[in-house]
Amino acid sequence: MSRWEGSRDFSRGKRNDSQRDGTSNFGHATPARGATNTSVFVPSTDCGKIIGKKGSKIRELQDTTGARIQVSRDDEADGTRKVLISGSPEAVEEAYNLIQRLAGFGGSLCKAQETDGVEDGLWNESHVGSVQNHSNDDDDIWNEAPVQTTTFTNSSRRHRFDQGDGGGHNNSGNSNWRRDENGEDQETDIVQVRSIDVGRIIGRGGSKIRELQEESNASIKVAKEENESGYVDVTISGTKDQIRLAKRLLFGCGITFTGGNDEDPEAWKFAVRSGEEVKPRPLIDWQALIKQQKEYDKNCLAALPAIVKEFYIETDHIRNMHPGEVSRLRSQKNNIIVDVEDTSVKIPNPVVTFEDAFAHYPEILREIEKQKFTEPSPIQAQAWPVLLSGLDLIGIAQTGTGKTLAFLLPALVHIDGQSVPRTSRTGPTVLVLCPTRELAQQIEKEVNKINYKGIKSVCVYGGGNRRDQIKVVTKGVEIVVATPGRLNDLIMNNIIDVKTVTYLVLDEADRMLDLGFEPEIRKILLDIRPDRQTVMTSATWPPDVQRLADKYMNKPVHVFVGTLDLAAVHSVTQKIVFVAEEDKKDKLFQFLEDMKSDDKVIIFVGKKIVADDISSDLAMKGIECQCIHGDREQCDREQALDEFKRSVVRILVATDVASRGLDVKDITHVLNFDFPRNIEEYVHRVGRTGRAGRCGNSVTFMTRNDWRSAQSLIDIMAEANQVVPEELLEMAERYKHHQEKRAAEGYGGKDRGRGFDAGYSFGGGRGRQKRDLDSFW
Ligand SMILES: Nc1ncnc2c1ncn2[C@@H]1O[C@H](COP(=O)(O)OP(=O)(O)OP(=O)(O)O)[C@@H](O)[C@H]1O
Repeated sequence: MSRWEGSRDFSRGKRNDSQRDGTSNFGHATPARGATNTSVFVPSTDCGKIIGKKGSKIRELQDTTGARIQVSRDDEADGTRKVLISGSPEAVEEAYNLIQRLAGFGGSLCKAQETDGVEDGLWNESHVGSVQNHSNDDDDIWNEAPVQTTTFTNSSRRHRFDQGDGGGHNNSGNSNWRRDENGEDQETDIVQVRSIDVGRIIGRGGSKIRELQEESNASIKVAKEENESGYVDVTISGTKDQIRLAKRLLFGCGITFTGGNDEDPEAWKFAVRSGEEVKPRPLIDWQALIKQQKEYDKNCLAALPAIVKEFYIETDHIRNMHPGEVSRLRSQKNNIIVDVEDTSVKIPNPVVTFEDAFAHYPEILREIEKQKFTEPSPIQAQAWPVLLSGLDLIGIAQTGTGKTLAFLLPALVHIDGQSVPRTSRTGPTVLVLCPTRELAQQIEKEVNKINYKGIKSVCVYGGGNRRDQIKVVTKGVEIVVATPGRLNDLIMNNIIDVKTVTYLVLDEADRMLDLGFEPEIRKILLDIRPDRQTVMTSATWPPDVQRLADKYMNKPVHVFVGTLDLAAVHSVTQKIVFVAEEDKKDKLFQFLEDMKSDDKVIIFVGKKIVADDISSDLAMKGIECQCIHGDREQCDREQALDEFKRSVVRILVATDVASRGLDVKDITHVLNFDFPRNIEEYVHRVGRTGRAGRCGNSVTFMTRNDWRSAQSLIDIMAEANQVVPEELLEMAERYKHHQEKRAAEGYGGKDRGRGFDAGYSFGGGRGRQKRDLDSFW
């Protein structure tokens, strides 16, 4: 028996179960003519990736694509589950691609079938209507999120009614009747409704039609096709009274219809049921409302001062560079790859010197000089001309390669160059969103290092003193560096007005999504004017961030430095140590004993409790260390980091709250005591050393439970020209065989033992990881 996750039975008790089982449960497709159904099979253990927490993912997929997506509740014999995607061919294709891009599926999806039209479906089980902001927390209806408003096309095809009605009466006639088990005459009446009203009859997830059926006790079915006049047949079956009641109820919902068996159609319209007059509700013209909203947004935007974005004055020698020279320069600069989807966007040439970018901003040049940098880093060389030209930018470059200044210096120029005087602005001009408190603080420090025209900033993060932050904000700042949670809090309390933001940075966006902050980010982005300049930076570029970028950026220029694949910084020597779980601590102590006096190490662990445990073990041994994780008080975390930075202690034990962005220059070693939960985090952890052109070392403990990660680790090590240990190769090989064996035994899904998949996983992998979340609030 095949059941669909979240699908509901909207029919009344009279339905024929045997007909529904296994076949007609597919009936939830978008009922537009030319609609397509595609079934794909995914490992049942991976269904969570598609569904997401409480259906959040599937809702989002549906919202994004307009397709309807259903996941079967039942496993196929090979351990897979069927996922039915229905909708317009474009929507289905997009949904299919997105599902495929979801971590772990990497092309392994099996596309089973594509059929035109609606498969075995009942409209009264489909989702029509354009209900937005679906916020149902009911676990059971996660895949009943609405799809786009259904549009009907003219069709001369006969109407089909796919669901049998137990009694086997003929639906096609207007006056068929039979007798039910109580001896009452059963009739069938067919009325015609306007196709635009179909969604309102059915309701979200069939809720309305179910309600109508329950109240009237009649069976109500909506045809799939409209007739040539744009009307759709609605078949109502039951006793005379039930049918009349059903019609009254329909009318009460504001649905007007024609046809039917009533001798006097007006008779029922104003009939009173239980002494209560049933009045039609006013119709909501959604199209008009949407148009109105668009108009309103346009007017709002027109009322705002225009954003000045172009500040770049290209020097002659950069402008006149021969294309060959540009290519050579890009490949010299650690292989800069530039790309833009819209070919009308002209990508400026990379700069060679700081003067090339900032000759017209001498104060900035002076600040750079103070920091004693000799030349722009590769990401800076390409990002500065792009950003100073007012273009959106996606900057992906390895850890520790100067991404902060890449977005920051153009931001300073942007702030100063706006037409509205700084003193007259009611909110910040630049917003930098980042995932962790530590990263936010660090970016703010970078901002404060550069003294440019008195531009002020504030760091807004949970755990910090809210009142102090508010005080600074209300005094007026040009730059807000924030974590999403606290920022939302301040926006909602009207303390920060982000409507004035014209330059937005999403730093380490993948980590923010990873930690589930997409809703906050989306909410914040809604408040920021859409014609802003947007920058996204990270060292890794997983599909989820790509999706966010597609939605919220305007023709962004992609600047990748190094490789498009996930890659660790090349200045770090990566070493793998194979160890049994129970021997890890001994190995760690041995490592620490061998440390030289000027070595500095950050030890990454998977859990807060392990961080505490190791710290106290070290303290017992008289080894000084500091510890940072989400359960520690903010002041303790700040003190820990500060002591580590100042080398008061040379050992920092940390969870992944410290894996991103932390810039402590003299870290010589990263020790991965626990293998990270996803491979991006490995790259970021390793990148805490070997920064800004220095060399570093990483040591990673691997246990047999980490075998899933072996292949992705091999790829990263090979890319960075590291010696890949034989044992790691064997481990990867063993895992591959294990998977093949499982597949042959009929366990189609991936093994979900401990460890994580190399891909971007949402189910058993990082999506459900026990997150060290409090650092984000
Ligand atoms: N042009 C430059 N030359 C030398 N050092 C630089 C240059 N630009 C920035 N730096 C320094 O490099 C270090 C790392 O920079 P930053 O923190 O911006 O790296 P990142 O690319 O953001 O790394 P991560 O991905 O880990 O966050 C900082 O200490 C910064 O001061």
